Amino acid sequence: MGDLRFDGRVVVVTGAGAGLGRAYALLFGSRGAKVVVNDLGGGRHGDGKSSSAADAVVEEIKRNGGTAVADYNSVVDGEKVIKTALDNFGRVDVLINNAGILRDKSFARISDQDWDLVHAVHLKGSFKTTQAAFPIFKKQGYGRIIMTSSNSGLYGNFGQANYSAAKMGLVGLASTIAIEGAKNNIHCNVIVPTAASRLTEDILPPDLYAELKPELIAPVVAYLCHESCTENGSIIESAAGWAGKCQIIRSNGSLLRTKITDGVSVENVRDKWQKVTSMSNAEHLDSIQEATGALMTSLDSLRSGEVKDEEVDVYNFTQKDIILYALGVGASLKNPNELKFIYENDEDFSALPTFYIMPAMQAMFTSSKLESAIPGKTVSLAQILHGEQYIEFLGEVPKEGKLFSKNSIVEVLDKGSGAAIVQNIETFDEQGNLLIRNQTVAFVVGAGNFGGSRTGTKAIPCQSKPPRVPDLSLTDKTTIDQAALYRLSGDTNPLHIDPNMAVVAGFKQPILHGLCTLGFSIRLLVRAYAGGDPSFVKACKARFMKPVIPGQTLRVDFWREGSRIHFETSVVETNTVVIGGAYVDLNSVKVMEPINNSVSAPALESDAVFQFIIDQVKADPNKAKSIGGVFLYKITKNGKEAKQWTMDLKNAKVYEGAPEGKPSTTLTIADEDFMLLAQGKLQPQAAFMKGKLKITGNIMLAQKLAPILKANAKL
Ligand SMILES: CCCCCCC[C@@H](O)CC(=O)SCCNC(=O)CCNC(=O)[C@H](O)C(C)(C)COP(=O)(O)OP(=O)(O)OC[C@H]1O[C@@H](n2cnc3c(N)ncnc32)[C@H](O)[C@@H]1OP(=O)(O)O
Repeated sequence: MGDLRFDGRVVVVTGAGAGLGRAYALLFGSRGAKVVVNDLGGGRHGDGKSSSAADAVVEEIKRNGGTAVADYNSVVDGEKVIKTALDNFGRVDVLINNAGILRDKSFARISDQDWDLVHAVHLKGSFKTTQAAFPIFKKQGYGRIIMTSSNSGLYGNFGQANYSAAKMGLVGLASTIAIEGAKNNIHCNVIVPTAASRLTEDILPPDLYAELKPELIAPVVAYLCHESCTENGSIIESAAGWAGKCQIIRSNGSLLRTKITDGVSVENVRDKWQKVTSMSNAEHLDSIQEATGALMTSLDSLRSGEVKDEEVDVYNFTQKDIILYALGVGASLKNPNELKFIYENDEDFSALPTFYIMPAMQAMFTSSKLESAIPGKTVSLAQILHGEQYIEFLGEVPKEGKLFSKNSIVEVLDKGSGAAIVQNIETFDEQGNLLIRNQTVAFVVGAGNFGGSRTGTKAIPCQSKPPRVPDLSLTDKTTIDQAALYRLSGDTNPLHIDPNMAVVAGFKQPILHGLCTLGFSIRLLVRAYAGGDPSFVKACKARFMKPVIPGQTLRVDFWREGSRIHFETSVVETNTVVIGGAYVDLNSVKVMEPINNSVSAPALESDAVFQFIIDQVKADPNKAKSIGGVFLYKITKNGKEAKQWTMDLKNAKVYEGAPEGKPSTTLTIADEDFMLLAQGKLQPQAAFMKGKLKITGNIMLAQKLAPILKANAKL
């Protein structure tokens, strides 16, 4: 791509005698433009007048081989400034409104004169020059205009009320000119510079001042004014060799009434205030039409009576959110089959099922319903512990985009030591299909004894674990930074990171999010019982029994009952159950399928023995691989061989029939024992311990395999 030139273009730069204006004029002059160097030659307070500043810049441009003329008019006489361009060069293509003065005073001390002068130069001056140039631009079907605003205008600045107001006025002026000029190829953009100039030399710290060279901003302005640049109506901030775009954003807001016939009371506003001001789903709107369009949509839903007391919370997410969540619940490259949760280009890239609790959490956090849920009490976040969670999938969930959630409190129970608030959250896609049902029980410590009922009907019940030793146990360690990482997925409750807040809530130190512990547990469950495929999960329920401290080791015990997997999570260091009454319902159980799907799946659905062994292989393929070997698994009936499978530990494969070649090891079990195993009346590990599950052949392999079986048997 070639250099960006301005040959044949006439550029007017106001206030070009020094600072930014001079840098613009010199740059345009060096790029082939004919430049009108406007400068009244006044001081920075708008006092005095001299022609030397503009003349010096014109001389400099000419010395460098460029073309320029000086103009000494005040920008308030904008038509005279533009006339200079027409008289000398016969046209005008680019107008840079840069001239400005300061009359800084604290608001209480601003005089009418301070106000009027600043407005006259910045706002009226930019209006007058643009007013003169605009018809010419229109006629020639080309024009580029720059308005100069300031961070003082965008954010306010002590002592600059007059200047801030004028500078923000220029943003409005530019926005409308951009709309009106667009069809004639007239672009109008705003530059928000922070530069070392006459205006700022004794205002900015010296080390910053030294880096704020106008020459570092001039190329940004020049690019905005080039014919190849399509930017229009934008606010571009630039300083110190950096540039960025600024936009005004609007919160998702909240309807303040539920029926079109209702009025709005001050209390309605108070009750919705958190939602009104929540910026979590804030968006930039491109036009006034878009802004009024959004209002019309709100009105339509009021008219059609679609708005119940439920507010709709929009959860906007990308693949990055899915990955951040997975890392927050311990997904790791340590487990090669978890790459799909943390790498967006993996062909099976997926979200862990518990990720889809996040929209519900956001809906609850942005709603103010919980605060006033207990009669006569105000609930504060510091009192809330996550009590229980349920999630159920009703449709295929997206991997990025928007999800819409409605939450409602369905029951408030008086548990004595606290109050249990049951909330249902329904999550929909953009087409309005119900995809996810969540239910959260928030346990509000110390908020009991309010005279409410202890038992209710709305909470989805927990389920007791089967009365036998677990079928499988998997462990994983949380890190000391687990909560610090997990909270980035949206639950920024300080209880999990701020030691002082933890003390206020009655804990010695910050505790882990209940949902983080749940995420760990379900991740392990998906690995062991769903072949790593999260879409197998239909529903999940769990109760948080005791807190977990980041850094503790979690052990998850599993019991399979058909397609329901009961589980219980404990902290290994303290041997304390932290999640109980929990289960996952799977669409089907994938545990019986070969790990490597290059081998066809045997129909082993009821084969408990196989499940046990495959669980071992699947739970830790690396360990299985390190044991190595190919072994045969035989079922005997009346002392004769009845069925056989091959387990290829080296390649982590399981398939029906005998292996090719000689197996290194053979496991044998009698049919009657196998039946007991299949019915769950004899535990696989117990069978091994009692010698009913025999290992012959390669004793070395058997010896290596035995500790895995035994280790599990001990738990
Ligand atoms: C806005 C969003 C909403 C949700 C936001 C969540 C925000 C997050 O940032 C917060 C968190 O993640 S907190 C961390 C995770 N949670 C925990 O650590 C809580 C662990 N549980 C406990 O400490 C106790 O069970 C405890 C303290 C909860 C209860 O213990 P006790 O007071 O000793 O109660 P107990 O005597 O055992 O039982 C009394 C009655 O309460 C019921 N109950 C007990 N634990 C419950 C629980 N976890 N959930 C729901 N109900 C529970 C009991 O069943 C009993 O009732 P009943 O007699 O009728 O059976």
